[in-house]
Amino acid sequence: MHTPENQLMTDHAYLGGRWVEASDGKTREVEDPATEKTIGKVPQLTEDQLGEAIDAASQAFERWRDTPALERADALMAWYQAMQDNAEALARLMTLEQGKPLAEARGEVDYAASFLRWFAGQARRIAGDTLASDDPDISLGTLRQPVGVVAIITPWNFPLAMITRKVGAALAAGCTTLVNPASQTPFCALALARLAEQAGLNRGEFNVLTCPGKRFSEKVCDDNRVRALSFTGSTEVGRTLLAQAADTVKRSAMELGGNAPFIVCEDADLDAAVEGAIAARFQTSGQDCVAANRLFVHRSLYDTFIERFTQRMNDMPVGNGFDEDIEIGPLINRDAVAKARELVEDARSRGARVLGRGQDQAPGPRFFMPTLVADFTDDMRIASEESFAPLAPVRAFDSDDEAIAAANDTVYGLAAYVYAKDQQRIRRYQQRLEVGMVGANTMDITGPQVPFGGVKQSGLGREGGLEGMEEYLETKYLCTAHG
Ligand SMILES: NC(=O)c1ccc[n+]([C@@H]2O[C@H](COP(=O)([O-])OP(=O)(O)OC[C@H]3O[C@@H](n4cnc5c(N)ncnc54)[C@H](O)[C@@H]3O)[C@@H](O)[C@H]2O)c1
Ligand SMILES: N[C@@H](CC=O)C(=O)O
Repeated sequence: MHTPENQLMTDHAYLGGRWVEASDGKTREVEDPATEKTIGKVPQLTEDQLGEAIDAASQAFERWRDTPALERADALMAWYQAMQDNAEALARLMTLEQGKPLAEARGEVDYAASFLRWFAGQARRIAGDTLASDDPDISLGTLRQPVGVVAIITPWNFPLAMITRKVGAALAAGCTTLVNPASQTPFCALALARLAEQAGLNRGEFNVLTCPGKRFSEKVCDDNRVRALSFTGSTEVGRTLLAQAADTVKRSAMELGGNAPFIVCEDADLDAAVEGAIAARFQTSGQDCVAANRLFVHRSLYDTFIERFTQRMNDMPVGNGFDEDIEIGPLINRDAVAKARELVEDARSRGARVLGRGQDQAPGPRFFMPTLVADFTDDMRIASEESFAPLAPVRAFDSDDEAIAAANDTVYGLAAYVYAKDQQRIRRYQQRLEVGMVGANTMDITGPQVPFGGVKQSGLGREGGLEGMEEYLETKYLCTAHG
Protein backbone atom coordinates (compact mmCIF):
# COMPACT_ATOMS: atom_id res chain seq x y z
CA MET A 1 0.00 0.00 0.00
CA HIS A 2 2.87 2.43 0.69
CA THR A 3 3.84 3.08 -2.92
CA PRO A 4 5.31 6.49 -3.85
CA GLU A 5 1.73 7.51 -4.77
CA ASN A 6 0.41 6.97 -1.29
CA GLN A 7 3.05 7.48 1.37
CA LEU A 8 0.43 9.41 3.38
CA MET A 9 -2.11 6.62 3.13
CA THR A 10 -3.50 5.44 6.46
CA ASP A 11 -5.97 2.60 6.88
CA HIS A 12 -7.16 3.58 10.37
CA ALA A 13 -9.66 6.25 11.39
CA TYR A 14 -8.59 9.11 13.68
CA LEU A 15 -10.66 9.26 16.89
CA GLY A 16 -9.76 11.36 19.92
CA GLY A 17 -6.10 11.48 18.84
CA ARG A 18 -5.91 7.68 18.38
CA TRP A 19 -5.69 5.65 15.18
CA VAL A 20 -8.44 3.04 15.33
CA GLU A 21 -9.96 0.14 13.43
CA ALA A 22 -13.70 -0.58 13.52
CA SER A 23 -14.53 -2.42 16.73
CA ASP A 24 -16.44 -5.03 14.71
CA GLY A 25 -13.61 -5.25 12.15
CA LYS A 26 -15.72 -3.98 9.23
CA THR A 27 -13.97 -2.14 6.41
CA ARG A 28 -14.88 -0.60 3.07
CA GLU A 29 -12.79 -0.73 -0.10
CA VAL A 30 -11.73 2.38 -1.95
CA GLU A 31 -11.13 2.35 -5.71
CA ASP A 32 -9.03 4.29 -8.17
CA PRO A 33 -11.76 5.56 -10.51
CA ALA A 34 -9.42 5.59 -13.51
CA THR A 35 -8.54 1.89 -13.30
CA GLU A 36 -11.34 0.61 -11.03
CA LYS A 37 -8.66 -1.20 -9.01
CA THR A 38 -8.95 -1.35 -5.23
CA ILE A 39 -6.35 0.92 -3.64
CA GLY A 40 -7.05 0.18 0.02
CA LYS A 41 -9.64 -0.23 2.76
CA VAL A 42 -10.80 1.99 5.59
CA PRO A 43 -12.65 1.07 8.79
CA GLN A 44 -16.39 1.51 9.09
CA LEU A 45 -16.71 2.78 12.65
CA THR A 46 -19.62 1.53 14.71
CA GLU A 47 -22.30 3.67 16.33
CA ASP A 48 -20.61 3.13 19.73
CA GLN A 49 -17.32 4.39 18.34
CA LEU A 50 -19.07 7.49 17.01
CA GLY A 51 -20.34 8.00 20.57
CA GLU A 52 -16.73 7.77 21.80
CA ALA A 53 -15.73 10.35 19.22
CA ILE A 54 -18.42 12.75 20.46
CA ASP A 55 -17.13 12.21 24.03
CA ALA A 56 -13.58 12.96 22.87
CA ALA A 57 -14.55 16.08 20.92
CA SER A 58 -16.66 17.34 23.86
CA GLN A 59 -13.75 16.90 26.28
CA ALA A 60 -11.37 18.54 23.82
CA PHE A 61 -13.78 21.46 23.49
CA GLU A 62 -13.52 22.23 27.22
CA ARG A 63 -9.80 22.82 26.69
CA TRP A 64 -9.66 24.13 23.11
CA ARG A 65 -12.24 26.91 23.60
CA ASP A 66 -10.00 28.43 26.31
CA THR A 67 -6.78 27.93 24.38
CA PRO A 68 -5.45 31.42 23.55
CA ALA A 69 -6.27 32.52 20.00
CA LEU A 70 -2.56 32.84 19.26
CA GLU A 71 -2.01 29.17 20.09
CA ARG A 72 -4.96 28.12 17.97
CA ALA A 73 -3.55 30.20 15.14
CA ASP A 74 -0.10 28.65 15.57
CA ALA A 75 -1.57 25.13 15.38
CA LEU A 76 -3.41 26.02 12.16
CA MET A 77 -0.22 27.51 10.69
CA ALA A 78 1.76 24.38 11.64
CA TRP A 79 -0.91 22.30 9.90
CA TYR A 80 -0.73 24.59 6.85
CA GLN A 81 3.04 24.14 6.75
CA ALA A 82 2.74 20.35 7.06
CA MET A 83 0.38 20.38 4.08
CA GLN A 84 2.84 22.46 2.06
CA ASP A 85 5.73 20.16 3.03
CA ASN A 86 3.71 17.15 1.84
CA ALA A 87 1.99 18.82 -1.09
CA GLU A 88 3.13 16.41 -3.79
CA ALA A 89 2.21 13.31 -1.78
CA LEU A 90 -1.22 14.79 -1.03
CA ALA A 91 -1.81 15.65 -4.69
CA ARG A 92 -0.85 12.16 -5.84
CA LEU A 93 -3.12 10.60 -3.23
CA MET A 94 -5.96 12.78 -4.47
CA THR A 95 -5.46 11.78 -8.09
CA LEU A 96 -5.32 8.16 -7.00
CA GLU A 97 -8.64 8.10 -5.15
CA GLN A 98 -10.56 10.97 -6.75
CA GLY A 99 -9.23 10.77 -10.32
CA LYS A 100 -8.71 14.47 -11.03
CA PRO A 101 -5.72 15.34 -13.26
CA LEU A 102 -2.54 15.78 -11.22
CA ALA A 103 -2.21 19.48 -12.10
CA GLU A 104 -5.70 20.10 -10.70
CA ALA A 105 -4.92 18.00 -7.63
CA ARG A 106 -1.83 20.14 -6.97
CA GLY A 107 -4.02 23.22 -7.29
CA GLU A 108 -6.50 21.82 -4.80
CA VAL A 109 -3.80 21.03 -2.23
CA ASP A 110 -2.68 24.64 -2.37
CA TYR A 111 -6.29 25.88 -2.21
CA ALA A 112 -7.07 23.58 0.74
CA ALA A 113 -3.99 24.68 2.68
CA SER A 114 -4.83 28.35 2.02
CA PHE A 115 -7.93 28.04 4.25
CA LEU A 116 -5.78 26.98 7.22
CA ARG A 117 -3.53 30.01 6.74
CA TRP A 118 -6.49 32.35 6.28
CA PHE A 119 -8.32 31.14 9.38
CA ALA A 120 -5.10 31.17 11.41
CA GLY A 121 -5.20 34.93 10.81
CA GLN A 122 -8.91 35.19 11.52
CA ALA A 123 -8.57 33.36 14.86
CA ARG A 124 -6.95 36.51 16.23
CA ARG A 125 -9.67 38.83 14.95
CA ILE A 126 -12.64 37.46 16.89
CA ALA A 127 -14.12 40.53 18.57
CA GLY A 128 -17.25 41.50 20.48
CA ASP A 129 -18.77 44.98 20.62
CA THR A 130 -19.46 47.72 23.12
CA LEU A 131 -23.00 49.04 22.66
CA ALA A 132 -24.38 52.50 23.40
CA SER A 133 -26.28 52.40 26.66
CA ASP A 134 -29.20 54.68 27.62
CA ASP A 135 -28.18 54.50 31.26
CA PRO A 136 -24.75 55.74 32.47
CA ASP A 137 -24.80 53.06 35.20
CA ILE A 138 -25.33 50.20 32.77
CA SER A 139 -22.83 48.99 30.21
CA LEU A 140 -23.86 46.87 27.27
CA GLY A 141 -21.73 44.64 25.09
CA THR A 142 -21.31 41.39 23.23
CA LEU A 143 -18.96 38.47 23.54
CA ARG A 144 -18.22 36.03 20.68
CA GLN A 145 -17.91 32.41 21.77
CA PRO A 146 -17.44 29.11 19.92
CA VAL A 147 -20.66 27.15 19.37
CA GLY A 148 -19.18 23.82 20.56
CA VAL A 149 -18.63 20.48 18.87
CA VAL A 150 -19.23 20.64 15.10
CA ALA A 151 -20.14 17.69 12.86
CA ILE A 152 -18.91 17.99 9.28
CA ILE A 153 -19.91 15.91 6.24
CA THR A 154 -17.99 16.42 3.00
CA PRO A 155 -18.19 15.29 -0.66
CA TRP A 156 -15.67 13.50 -2.87
CA ASN A 157 -15.15 16.11 -5.59
CA PHE A 158 -12.82 18.33 -3.51
CA PRO A 159 -11.58 15.85 -0.90
CA LEU A 160 -9.23 18.25 0.92
CA ALA A 161 -10.55 21.78 0.38
CA MET A 162 -14.13 21.03 1.43
CA ILE A 163 -12.72 19.82 4.77
CA THR A 164 -10.20 22.57 5.48
CA ARG A 165 -12.66 25.34 4.54
CA LYS A 166 -14.93 24.16 7.37
CA VAL A 167 -12.44 22.77 9.89
CA GLY A 168 -10.08 25.77 9.59
CA ALA A 169 -12.93 28.13 10.48
CA ALA A 170 -14.32 25.92 13.26
CA LEU A 171 -10.97 25.38 14.98
CA ALA A 172 -10.06 29.05 14.66
CA ALA A 173 -13.33 29.91 16.40
CA GLY A 174 -12.53 27.50 19.26
CA CYS A 175 -14.83 24.64 18.22
CA THR A 176 -13.80 20.99 17.93
CA THR A 177 -14.67 18.89 14.91
CA LEU A 178 -15.98 15.47 13.86
CA VAL A 179 -15.46 14.90 10.13
CA ASN A 180 -17.17 12.21 8.06
CA PRO A 181 -15.50 12.22 4.63
CA ALA A 182 -17.16 10.83 1.50
CA SER A 183 -16.74 7.06 1.25
CA GLN A 184 -15.04 7.44 -2.16
CA THR A 185 -12.23 9.70 -0.86
CA PRO A 186 -11.41 8.89 2.76
CA PHE A 187 -7.64 8.65 2.27
CA CYS A 188 -7.17 12.38 1.64
CA ALA A 189 -9.10 13.12 4.84
CA LEU A 190 -7.02 10.62 6.82
CA ALA A 191 -3.82 12.09 5.36
CA LEU A 192 -5.00 15.49 6.62
CA ALA A 193 -5.44 13.91 10.06
CA ARG A 194 -1.87 12.63 10.00
CA LEU A 195 -0.62 16.12 9.24
CA ALA A 196 -2.91 17.61 11.88
CA GLU A 197 -1.43 15.18 14.40
CA GLN A 198 2.06 16.37 13.46
CA ALA A 199 0.84 19.93 13.97
CA GLY A 200 -0.23 19.12 17.53
CA LEU A 201 -3.97 18.67 16.95
CA ASN A 202 -3.90 15.29 18.63
CA ARG A 203 -6.30 15.43 21.55
CA GLY A 204 -9.71 15.28 19.93
CA GLU A 205 -9.88 18.66 18.22
CA PHE A 206 -10.06 17.07 14.76
CA ASN A 207 -11.52 13.59 14.27
CA VAL A 208 -11.82 11.77 10.95
CA LEU A 209 -14.53 9.14 11.27
CA THR A 210 -14.94 6.78 8.33
CA CYS A 211 -18.38 5.15 8.22
CA PRO A 212 -21.57 5.40 6.17
CA GLY A 213 -22.87 9.00 6.05
CA LYS A 214 -26.29 7.99 7.35
CA ARG A 215 -24.82 6.28 10.45
CA PHE A 216 -22.76 9.38 11.18
CA SER A 217 -25.55 11.92 10.61
CA GLU A 218 -28.07 9.98 12.69
CA LYS A 219 -25.66 9.70 15.60
CA VAL A 220 -24.49 13.31 15.64
CA CYS A 221 -27.94 14.76 14.96
CA ASP A 222 -29.34 12.88 17.92
CA ASP A 223 -26.71 14.17 20.35
CA ASN A 224 -27.24 17.51 22.06
CA ARG A 225 -23.52 18.00 22.62
CA VAL A 226 -23.00 18.42 18.88
CA ARG A 227 -24.09 22.03 18.39
CA ALA A 228 -23.58 22.55 14.66
CA LEU A 229 -23.78 20.55 11.46
CA SER A 230 -21.87 21.71 8.41
CA PHE A 231 -22.50 19.87 5.16
CA THR A 232 -21.25 20.12 1.60
CA GLY A 233 -22.94 17.91 -0.96
CA SER A 234 -26.10 17.51 -2.97
CA THR A 235 -29.27 19.48 -2.31
CA GLU A 236 -31.17 16.21 -1.90
CA VAL A 237 -29.01 15.00 1.00
CA GLY A 238 -28.85 18.55 2.40
CA ARG A 239 -32.64 18.60 2.77
CA THR A 240 -32.57 15.32 4.70
CA LEU A 241 -29.82 16.58 6.99
CA LEU A 242 -31.62 19.86 7.68
CA ALA A 243 -34.64 17.88 8.82
CA GLN A 244 -32.46 15.62 11.00
CA ALA A 245 -30.64 18.58 12.56
CA ALA A 246 -33.98 20.18 13.45
CA ASP A 247 -34.62 17.60 16.21
CA THR A 248 -31.85 19.01 18.39
CA VAL A 249 -32.03 22.50 16.80
CA LYS A 250 -28.45 22.59 15.56
CA ARG A 251 -26.76 25.45 13.79
CA SER A 252 -26.75 24.23 10.16
CA ALA A 253 -24.49 25.35 7.34
CA MET A 254 -25.31 23.91 3.93
CA GLU A 255 -23.17 24.16 0.77
CA LEU A 256 -25.33 22.39 -1.80
CA GLY A 257 -25.71 21.76 -5.52
CA GLY A 258 -25.64 24.27 -8.37
CA ASN A 259 -26.88 24.86 -11.90
CA ALA A 260 -24.63 27.76 -12.87
CA PRO A 261 -25.47 29.82 -15.96
CA PHE A 262 -22.60 31.08 -18.13
CA ILE A 263 -23.76 34.06 -20.19
CA VAL A 264 -21.91 35.44 -23.22
CA CYS A 265 -23.27 38.87 -24.16
CA GLU A 266 -23.14 40.47 -27.62
CA ASP A 267 -20.20 42.74 -26.61
CA ALA A 268 -18.11 39.95 -25.01
CA ASP A 269 -14.53 39.20 -25.95
CA LEU A 270 -15.30 35.91 -27.69
CA ASP A 271 -11.86 34.32 -27.25
CA ALA A 272 -11.93 35.02 -23.52
CA ALA A 273 -15.51 33.74 -23.29
CA VAL A 274 -14.67 30.46 -25.03
CA GLU A 275 -11.64 29.88 -22.77
CA GLY A 276 -13.67 30.83 -19.70
CA ALA A 277 -16.50 28.48 -20.69
CA ILE A 278 -14.11 25.60 -21.34
CA ALA A 279 -12.56 26.02 -17.88
CA ALA A 280 -15.84 26.68 -16.10
CA ARG A 281 -17.46 23.62 -17.63
CA PHE A 282 -14.63 21.08 -17.70
CA GLN A 283 -12.52 21.66 -14.59
CA THR A 284 -12.63 18.74 -12.15
CA SER A 285 -13.86 16.78 -15.20
CA GLY A 286 -17.17 18.64 -14.88
CA GLN A 287 -17.70 17.52 -11.27
CA ASP A 288 -17.66 20.93 -9.65
CA CYS A 289 -20.49 22.62 -7.76
CA VAL A 290 -19.72 25.93 -9.49
CA ALA A 291 -19.33 24.35 -12.94
CA ALA A 292 -21.06 26.16 -15.80
CA ASN A 293 -24.06 23.86 -16.18
CA ARG A 294 -25.89 25.92 -18.84
CA LEU A 295 -24.31 28.18 -21.48
CA PHE A 296 -26.33 31.09 -22.89
CA VAL A 297 -24.76 32.89 -25.88
CA HIS A 298 -26.05 35.98 -27.68
CA ARG A 299 -27.46 34.99 -31.06
CA SER A 300 -24.98 37.23 -32.93
CA LEU A 301 -22.06 35.12 -31.56
CA TYR A 302 -23.80 31.76 -31.25
CA ASP A 303 -22.51 29.86 -34.32
CA THR A 304 -18.93 31.08 -33.95
CA PHE A 305 -18.96 30.30 -30.22
CA ILE A 306 -20.14 26.74 -30.91
CA GLU A 307 -17.51 26.23 -33.59
CA ARG A 308 -14.61 27.47 -31.40
CA PHE A 309 -15.83 25.78 -28.23
CA THR A 310 -16.22 22.43 -30.02
CA GLN A 311 -12.77 22.70 -31.57
CA ARG A 312 -11.18 23.46 -28.20
CA MET A 313 -13.23 20.74 -26.45
CA ASN A 314 -12.28 18.09 -28.98
CA ASP A 315 -8.58 18.81 -28.36
CA MET A 316 -8.85 18.10 -24.61
CA PRO A 317 -6.92 14.93 -23.69
CA VAL A 318 -9.07 12.48 -21.71
CA GLY A 319 -7.50 9.75 -19.57
CA ASN A 320 -5.86 8.73 -16.31
CA GLY A 321 -5.07 11.84 -14.26
CA PHE A 322 -1.52 10.60 -13.65
CA ASP A 323 -0.74 10.77 -17.40
CA GLU A 324 0.96 13.93 -18.63
CA ASP A 325 -1.24 16.70 -20.05
CA ILE A 326 -4.57 15.00 -19.25
CA GLU A 327 -7.30 17.64 -18.92
CA ILE A 328 -10.32 15.39 -18.29
CA GLY A 329 -10.09 12.47 -15.87
CA PRO A 330 -12.60 9.76 -14.96
CA LEU A 331 -15.98 10.36 -13.34
CA ILE A 332 -16.38 9.13 -9.79
CA ASN A 333 -18.39 5.98 -10.68
CA ARG A 334 -20.20 4.22 -13.49
CA ASP A 335 -23.56 5.65 -12.37
CA ALA A 336 -22.25 9.14 -13.07
CA VAL A 337 -21.31 8.08 -16.61
CA ALA A 338 -24.70 6.44 -17.10
CA LYS A 339 -26.48 9.61 -15.93
CA ALA A 340 -24.48 11.79 -18.34
CA ARG A 341 -25.32 9.46 -21.20
CA GLU A 342 -29.03 9.56 -20.25
CA LEU A 343 -29.01 13.35 -20.20
CA VAL A 344 -27.50 13.43 -23.69
CA GLU A 345 -29.99 10.88 -25.05
CA ASP A 346 -32.90 12.76 -23.49
CA ALA A 347 -31.71 16.00 -25.12
CA ARG A 348 -31.08 14.33 -28.48
CA SER A 349 -34.55 12.77 -28.48
CA ARG A 350 -36.07 16.22 -27.89
CA GLY A 351 -34.24 17.82 -30.80
CA ALA A 352 -30.83 18.99 -29.51
CA ARG A 353 -27.67 18.71 -31.63
CA VAL A 354 -24.97 16.61 -29.95
CA LEU A 355 -21.36 17.57 -30.77
CA GLY A 356 -18.10 15.95 -29.68
CA ARG A 357 -15.88 12.99 -30.32
CA GLY A 358 -18.50 10.41 -29.29
CA GLN A 359 -18.59 8.09 -26.29
CA ASP A 360 -17.01 5.19 -28.18
CA GLN A 361 -13.72 7.11 -27.80
CA ALA A 362 -13.89 6.94 -23.97
CA PRO A 363 -10.74 5.29 -22.57
CA GLY A 364 -12.61 3.24 -19.94
CA PRO A 365 -15.95 2.58 -18.26
CA ARG A 366 -15.71 5.57 -15.90
CA PHE A 367 -14.89 8.09 -18.63
CA PHE A 368 -17.28 10.42 -20.42
CA MET A 369 -16.01 12.23 -23.49
CA PRO A 370 -16.63 16.00 -23.30
CA THR A 371 -19.81 16.81 -25.18
CA LEU A 372 -21.64 19.95 -26.32
CA VAL A 373 -25.43 19.83 -26.54
CA ALA A 374 -26.53 22.70 -28.78
CA ASP A 375 -30.01 24.28 -28.83
CA PHE A 376 -31.12 22.87 -25.47
CA THR A 377 -34.67 23.70 -24.40
CA ASP A 378 -36.47 23.93 -21.06
CA ASP A 379 -38.17 20.54 -21.40
CA MET A 380 -34.81 18.71 -21.50
CA ARG A 381 -33.42 17.27 -18.25
CA ILE A 382 -30.08 19.05 -18.76
CA ALA A 383 -31.85 22.41 -18.35
CA SER A 384 -32.71 21.72 -14.72
CA GLU A 385 -30.42 18.91 -13.46
CA GLU A 386 -26.84 19.29 -12.30
CA SER A 387 -25.01 16.97 -14.74
CA PHE A 388 -21.74 16.70 -12.76
CA ALA A 389 -20.05 15.56 -15.98
CA PRO A 390 -18.15 17.17 -18.88
CA LEU A 391 -21.39 17.98 -20.65
CA ALA A 392 -22.12 21.50 -21.90
CA PRO A 393 -25.65 22.50 -22.93
CA VAL A 394 -25.76 25.75 -24.94
CA ARG A 395 -28.50 27.90 -26.39
CA ALA A 396 -28.93 31.33 -28.00
CA PHE A 397 -30.62 34.41 -26.51
CA ASP A 398 -31.67 37.76 -27.99
CA SER A 399 -31.81 40.18 -25.05
CA ASP A 400 -30.27 40.63 -21.60
CA ASP A 401 -33.71 40.37 -19.98
CA GLU A 402 -34.28 37.03 -21.68
CA ALA A 403 -30.85 35.73 -20.55
CA ILE A 404 -31.39 36.84 -16.95
CA ALA A 405 -34.86 35.27 -16.78
CA ALA A 406 -33.57 31.99 -18.23
CA ALA A 407 -30.54 31.99 -15.91
CA ASN A 408 -32.78 32.50 -12.86
CA ASP A 409 -35.26 29.82 -13.93
CA THR A 410 -33.87 27.17 -11.57
CA VAL A 411 -34.24 26.16 -7.94
CA TYR A 412 -30.46 26.51 -7.55
CA GLY A 413 -28.51 29.72 -6.94
CA LEU A 414 -24.82 29.05 -6.34
CA ALA A 415 -22.65 30.73 -9.00
CA ALA A 416 -23.12 32.55 -12.33
CA TYR A 417 -20.74 33.92 -14.94
CA VAL A 418 -21.21 36.78 -17.37
CA TYR A 419 -18.91 37.86 -20.18
CA ALA A 420 -19.44 41.42 -21.49
CA LYS A 421 -17.52 44.69 -21.97
CA ASP A 422 -20.15 47.26 -21.01
CA GLN A 423 -19.72 47.93 -17.27
CA GLN A 424 -23.35 48.97 -16.78
CA ARG A 425 -24.51 45.74 -18.37
CA ILE A 426 -22.20 43.75 -16.09
CA ARG A 427 -23.57 45.60 -13.07
CA ARG A 428 -27.15 44.85 -14.11
CA TYR A 429 -26.39 41.15 -14.43
CA GLN A 430 -24.55 41.09 -11.10
CA GLN A 431 -27.51 42.69 -9.39
CA ARG A 432 -30.26 40.62 -10.97
CA LEU A 433 -28.81 37.12 -11.09
CA GLU A 434 -30.24 35.10 -8.19
CA VAL A 435 -27.02 33.47 -6.99
CA GLY A 436 -24.49 33.77 -4.18
CA MET A 437 -21.50 34.47 -6.46
CA VAL A 438 -21.08 36.16 -9.86
CA GLY A 439 -17.91 36.14 -11.94
CA ALA A 440 -17.70 38.81 -14.67
CA ASN A 441 -15.19 38.13 -17.46
CA THR A 442 -13.60 35.46 -15.30
CA MET A 443 -14.52 32.03 -14.04
CA ASP A 444 -11.76 31.94 -11.47
CA ILE A 445 -13.84 33.14 -8.53
CA THR A 446 -12.76 31.21 -5.48
CA GLY A 447 -10.15 31.79 -2.77
CA PRO A 448 -9.86 31.72 1.02
CA GLN A 449 -10.75 35.39 1.42
CA VAL A 450 -14.11 35.29 -0.40
CA PRO A 451 -17.55 34.40 1.01
CA PHE A 452 -18.39 31.20 -0.85
CA GLY A 453 -21.99 30.01 -0.84
CA GLY A 454 -25.38 29.95 -2.49
CA VAL A 455 -28.95 31.19 -2.28
CA LYS A 456 -32.25 29.38 -2.98
CA GLN A 457 -31.74 25.58 -2.80
CA SER A 458 -27.97 25.91 -3.18
CA GLY A 459 -27.55 26.38 0.52
CA LEU A 460 -27.43 28.33 3.75
CA GLY A 461 -24.46 30.30 5.04
CA ARG A 462 -21.07 31.26 3.65
CA GLU A 463 -17.65 29.64 3.90
CA GLY A 464 -14.28 31.38 3.73
CA GLY A 465 -13.83 35.14 3.89
CA LEU A 466 -14.83 37.28 6.86
CA GLU A 467 -18.18 35.47 6.98
CA GLY A 468 -16.72 31.94 7.20
CA MET A 469 -16.36 31.91 10.98
CA GLU A 470 -19.87 33.17 11.68
CA GLU A 471 -21.25 29.62 11.45
CA TYR A 472 -19.06 28.63 14.39
CA LEU A 473 -19.50 31.61 16.72
CA GLU A 474 -22.33 32.56 19.05
CA THR A 475 -22.96 36.16 20.09
CA LYS A 476 -23.57 36.51 23.81
CA TYR A 477 -25.09 39.81 24.94
CA LEU A 478 -23.78 41.21 28.24
CA CYS A 479 -25.61 43.77 30.35
CA THR A 480 -23.71 45.02 33.42
CA ALA A 481 -25.02 47.36 36.12
CA HIS A 482 -22.31 49.39 37.89
CA GLY A 483 -22.49 50.82 41.37
N1 LIG B 1 -21.86 24.33 -2.61
C1 LIG B 1 -20.67 23.78 -2.47
O1 LIG B 1 -19.75 24.37 -1.90
C2 LIG B 1 -20.40 22.40 -2.98
C3 LIG B 1 -19.08 21.97 -3.07
C4 LIG B 1 -18.82 20.69 -3.54
C5 LIG B 1 -19.88 19.86 -3.93
N2 LIG B 1 -21.14 20.31 -3.84
C6 LIG B 1 -22.25 19.46 -4.30
O2 LIG B 1 -22.05 18.10 -3.89
C7 LIG B 1 -22.66 17.22 -4.81
C8 LIG B 1 -21.68 16.14 -5.20
O3 LIG B 1 -21.16 15.52 -4.10
P1 LIG B 1 -21.71 14.09 -3.60
O4 LIG B 1 -22.17 13.25 -4.74
O5 LIG B 1 -20.66 13.55 -2.69
O6 LIG B 1 -22.98 14.53 -2.79
P2 LIG B 1 -23.84 13.67 -1.78
O7 LIG B 1 -24.84 14.61 -1.23
O8 LIG B 1 -24.32 12.41 -2.37
O9 LIG B 1 -22.81 13.24 -0.66
C9 LIG B 1 -22.10 14.21 0.10
C10 LIG B 1 -21.73 13.58 1.43
O10 LIG B 1 -22.92 13.24 2.12
C11 LIG B 1 -22.85 11.89 2.57
N3 LIG B 1 -24.22 11.36 2.58
C12 LIG B 1 -24.91 10.87 1.54
N4 LIG B 1 -26.15 10.51 1.95
C13 LIG B 1 -26.22 10.78 3.28
C14 LIG B 1 -27.24 10.65 4.28
N5 LIG B 1 -28.45 10.16 3.98
N6 LIG B 1 -26.96 11.06 5.52
C15 LIG B 1 -25.75 11.59 5.81
N7 LIG B 1 -24.75 11.73 4.93
C16 LIG B 1 -24.99 11.33 3.67
C17 LIG B 1 -21.92 11.20 1.60
O11 LIG B 1 -21.35 10.08 2.22
C18 LIG B 1 -20.92 12.29 1.34
O12 LIG B 1 -19.96 12.29 2.37
C19 LIG B 1 -23.07 18.08 -5.97
O13 LIG B 1 -24.44 18.34 -5.89
C20 LIG B 1 -22.28 19.36 -5.77
O14 LIG B 1 -22.83 20.50 -6.37
C21 LIG B 1 -21.45 21.55 -3.38
N1 LIG C 1 -15.08 24.56 -6.83
C1 LIG C 1 -15.57 24.81 -5.51
C2 LIG C 1 -15.92 23.60 -4.77
C3 LIG C 1 -17.18 23.00 -5.34
O1 LIG C 1 -17.31 21.88 -5.80
C4 LIG C 1 -14.56 25.71 -4.81
O2 LIG C 1 -13.78 26.32 -5.50
O3 LIG C 1 -14.57 25.83 -3.61
